[in-house]
Amino acid sequence: MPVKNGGQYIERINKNLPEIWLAGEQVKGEISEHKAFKGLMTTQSAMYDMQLEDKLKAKMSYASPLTGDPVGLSFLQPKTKKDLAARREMMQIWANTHHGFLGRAPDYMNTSLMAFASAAGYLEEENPQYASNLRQYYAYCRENDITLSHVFIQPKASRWPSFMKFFEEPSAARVIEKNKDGIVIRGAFLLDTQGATSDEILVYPTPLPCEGDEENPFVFAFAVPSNLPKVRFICRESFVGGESTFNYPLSSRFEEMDTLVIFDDALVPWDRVFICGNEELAYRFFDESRFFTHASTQIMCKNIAKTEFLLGTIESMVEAAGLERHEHVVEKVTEVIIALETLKALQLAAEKGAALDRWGSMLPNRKPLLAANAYFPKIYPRMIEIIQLIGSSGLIMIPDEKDFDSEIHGQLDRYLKGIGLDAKENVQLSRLAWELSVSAFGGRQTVYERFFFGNSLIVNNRLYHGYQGRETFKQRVQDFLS
Ligand SMILES: Cc1cc2nc3c(=O)[nH]c(=O)nc-3n(C[C@H](O)[C@H](O)[C@H](O)COP(=O)(O)OP(=O)(O)OC[C@H]3O[C@@H](n4cnc5c(N)ncnc54)[C@H](O)[C@@H]3O)c2cc1C
Repeated sequence: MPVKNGGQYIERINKNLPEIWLAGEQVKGEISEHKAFKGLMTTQSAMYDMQLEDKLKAKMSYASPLTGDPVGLSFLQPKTKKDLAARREMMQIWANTHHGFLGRAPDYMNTSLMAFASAAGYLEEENPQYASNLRQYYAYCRENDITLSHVFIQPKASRWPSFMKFFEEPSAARVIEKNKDGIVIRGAFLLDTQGATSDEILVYPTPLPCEGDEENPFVFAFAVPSNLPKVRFICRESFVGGESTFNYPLSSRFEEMDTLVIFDDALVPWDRVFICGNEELAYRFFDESRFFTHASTQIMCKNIAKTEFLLGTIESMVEAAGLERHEHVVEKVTEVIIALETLKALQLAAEKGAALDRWGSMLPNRKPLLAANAYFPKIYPRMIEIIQLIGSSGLIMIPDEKDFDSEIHGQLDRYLKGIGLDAKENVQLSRLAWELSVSAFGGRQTVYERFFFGNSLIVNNRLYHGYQGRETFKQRVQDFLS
């Protein structure tokens, strides 16, 4: 199947039937009808439909190199600057549909897999079969429009080898057996966003723990269907407030469930193994593939859409409360405007400075993207703080939609008006601001943005060490001083 539509996405996920646990019960029946997943799946279904819309399909797809059929454009390996621009345009269309609230929209994983597969050549150093597995897997996902999630983060206590010595049974996933059919994995991964609503899981090499052995059992990269026997997903509490888009404008549409994934001696077939045991190859996985650069082009589209949405929300709040005449409020709004323009400029600078890499990919300039990766986790919480500072008690006084249909609605209509908004419209806006800045959904979004590409040490180190050219500036100053 080339590009799929929304109905096909839902049908496939419903048939997939992975083992999912939520609030002490196993999820049975059609997952698309379950209240924890329904809103997200409806949103993603609409996104997949866009791939086949007459006026959009030329922007959303390209001809498969295998069959000539249309396949999703976010799978395209960019070879020219035109390709990069086409990818950006496509990803911005999807990002504008979910306003940046889907951290794991399908184009994120499509882009990641494209980056890994484009650089598969380096895996040939160890075993040409691994390189071929990865290339074939990429082609399989592209040709079948597979919806992917990913994992790599290990449970916290298992990260330090010194602690692990005390555990009878380490919790971090590891290879416990290799046999003629494949590798057997036992252990857990801490976080898989959209694991329950995807066809397959791509497992990246985990950062820790390292043993220094010739064959490290904690080192691997592979992909499996989500319904692989002996794989279980345990959901966190659902943050869907309810189905009403008035009461819960965001969580009713964009709540991406996170899951703990447990491999309980699950067999990964050899043709799905990309790395096994070799620490050195695993270390190079992200660098060789330029994963952070390629993935950042998708993330920039998401972050720009999200910042535009926050700016629109803040602007509406300022108007509804008549705050535009206060200079400190204007100053706060300009912080958001500066964030937006900074992100847009960094995105274009990266694209303009693109050059071919050794794999034949047109690689955006990584400096502006690495800078954006370090900048957004800082500015996003500040923008949410600005919503709190401007919204104040309005974020708390948020009656239910049902109150407006009840006999007391007259008093609400009278006392909860905004400037230029009737009471119902004003409460609707407040509920949006509350979901963004006070609710569990909003809290998760903030933590997500803080840790999207790793903790701040990791993100800043990536920028510092990836920032070539510092020497030139140092020399310039030394020349000046001498
Ligand atoms: C909402 C959400 C969704 C996610 N979805 C996914 C997903 O789909 N797939 C996936 O694989 N991962 C996912 N993640 C995990 C994400 O990749 C990690 O949160 C991120 O890489 C940071 O790792 P961590 O959470 O283990 O935090 P840590 O790296 O452990 O950081 C926690 C704190 O400890 C400090 N710290 C840690 N190590 C050191 C050190 N050596 N020295 C000093 N300080 C240190 C950090 O600075 C930070 O303050 C998700 C996370 C969130 C919050």
